[in-house]
Amino acid sequence: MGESGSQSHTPPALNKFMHPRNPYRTPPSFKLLATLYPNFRHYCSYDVEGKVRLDFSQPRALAELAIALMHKDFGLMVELPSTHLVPTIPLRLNYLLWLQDIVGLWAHRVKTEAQFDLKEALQLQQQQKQQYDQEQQQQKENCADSKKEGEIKKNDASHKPPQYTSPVIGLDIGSGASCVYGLLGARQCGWHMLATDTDADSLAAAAANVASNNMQHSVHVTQGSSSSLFGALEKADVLQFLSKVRHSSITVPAATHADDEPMEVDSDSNSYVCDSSGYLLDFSMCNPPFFSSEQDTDSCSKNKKQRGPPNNAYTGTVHETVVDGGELAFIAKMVEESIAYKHKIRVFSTLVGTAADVKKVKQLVAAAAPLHSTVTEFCQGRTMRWGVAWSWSTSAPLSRVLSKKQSSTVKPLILAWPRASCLPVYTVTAAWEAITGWLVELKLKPKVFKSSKYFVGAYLKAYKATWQNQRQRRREEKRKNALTDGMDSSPSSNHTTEPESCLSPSSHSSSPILQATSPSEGAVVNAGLCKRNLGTLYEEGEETSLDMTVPKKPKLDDGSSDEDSSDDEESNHGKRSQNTGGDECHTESTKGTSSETSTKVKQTGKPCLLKVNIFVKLINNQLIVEMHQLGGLLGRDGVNQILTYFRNKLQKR
Ligand SMILES: C[S@@+](CC[C@H](N)C(=O)[O-])C[C@H]1O[C@@H](n2cnc3c(N)ncnc32)[C@H](O)[C@@H]1O
Repeated sequence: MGESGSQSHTPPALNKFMHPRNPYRTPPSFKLLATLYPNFRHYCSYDVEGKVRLDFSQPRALAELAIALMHKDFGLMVELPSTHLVPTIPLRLNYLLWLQDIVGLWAHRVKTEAQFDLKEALQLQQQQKQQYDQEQQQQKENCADSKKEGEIKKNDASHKPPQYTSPVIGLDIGSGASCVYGLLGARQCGWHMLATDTDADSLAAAAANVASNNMQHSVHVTQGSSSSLFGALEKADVLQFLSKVRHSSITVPAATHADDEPMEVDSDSNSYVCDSSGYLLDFSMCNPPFFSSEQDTDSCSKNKKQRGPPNNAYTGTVHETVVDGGELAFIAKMVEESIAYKHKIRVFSTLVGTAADVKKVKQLVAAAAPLHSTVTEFCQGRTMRWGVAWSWSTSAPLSRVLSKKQSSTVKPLILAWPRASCLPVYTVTAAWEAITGWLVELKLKPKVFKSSKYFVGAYLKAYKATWQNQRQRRREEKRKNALTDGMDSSPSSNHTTEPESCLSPSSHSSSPILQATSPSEGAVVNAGLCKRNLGTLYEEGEETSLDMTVPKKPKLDDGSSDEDSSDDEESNHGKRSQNTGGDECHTESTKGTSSETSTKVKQTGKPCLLKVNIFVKLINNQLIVEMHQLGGLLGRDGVNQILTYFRNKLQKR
């Protein structure tokens, strides 16, 4: 895919539509990268304001940026020949994270006890610089492989990918020299990846990148074929790789597929390559060559110029970027071939580079008549791409994965942290510590996924609305204490002097679960009745009335999509009910969905009430707490309630 976006210090317009788990929603610090990576620094300069700027017009600058990000954020060491296509890491992550949402529809994650706290994150940052210096030194010395393995293991420890109860295996058609999807898919998402390419140089570079990270056990690079995009699946080395991956959890394919038609099973050992439903692979992905001729590449550069700066250097060889008939012909071939592989690959997907092609791809997919299909948008910087997925499996209800446009257009709720709030110091770290303390009181455990001096990003899930009915909870607590102390609770003790959140919906609702299944309508509390001097709550760009309407028809599916998820912040954000699904290019099959849903809720008895990202930022010396609703039965009201709880806490400080 041609790259026209760029990272800069000011988040460009489309960044807010990036995948909610994409760490690059907050642009990387070029200053930090320049400190850590001398080769990157080489392409940096200071602007008049003293900010570090990267020279995007140089292909090598783009390569050094990708190398630095792959190393710093994922512990991956890659070589990127600047003659070849240089991947824009944030954009590539958007595609992978969307696929992760999709895989979450059927693959089950192993719950881990792994914790990632702020201190650890800060220590890690310091270690990274030392680590990088060592690596540079060792690279120079052309050190032995065994030593390199040791280093990568160190990195592995800091990048804990999610684990699945059975292996998730994907195919990347056209790995490119970077093998970016293979490496990130394995490192970040915990998948096993097959990566094909037809270009000899790209294949060699991709294999070298896998080997230098000692990841051959999870990423297999193999020669693709120009006559068949999925033909690699018949190759002996590929079957051997699949067999090895499944070795620890060998499942003899059933005579009949769990959800599809019968599949032929070989009698040799290579037949132990399928999952329990008979699929060889969970998904396929592809960033197709996109131009139909070399002239197109020129016109692309011209168009970019018309769009104005930053004008990125054009990277990529003709073989990588040009194909007869352009991306549409490539994708048409893929869709057609997918029909023959519908029992071997659960979900097929591709990136689409131009808006004009999206409609045509939808038509192509619809003509193939899959059971499910979906379209999503990937946004980064000034770049917009699309993802299209289709499947014949009943276990892949793709429209449940929320389109990013849908999930991201919801504005965050924001609390401006007052200066007179008795924080020991008015910093992001101090504010986050205070918030963590309040959340601990509420028995909620946020998962920090990004932290620096100027920013903390955390993910929070709640299955109980512990922030509601606070006064009542305290009274009960007091009463209990009084009883255990042998004292009778006096009537006056019922009138606690502690201030109460005037926005608490306690008086309007019973237990949160009951509220979810049997909501009382029209329970609205007007924030205007309890204006405070401390802390301002507002939506991004506008004032909001803090109405606390109880959701009228909570969608159980929202909650059920969580029940099988791990505690990890990355689990299943994207799943939604069919009503909230992404743009479909083929009508979603509705069979069995509601019963599936209710079973899931019944199994655990605890649908998720709230899923949010919390960002603490320092903007123009103002501390800001931003809450982005990602899901949960309480919807936006739940977010409102938590933020109000914070505000009430601030008043007491
Ligand atoms: C646009 S590049 C994508 C590279 C990389 N995945 C990325 O996102 O940066 C497309 C890649 O597809 C490869 N390719 C073209 N035809 C192919 C085929 N039939 N099978 C496998 N790969 C192919 C090209 O060599 C090229 O590396």
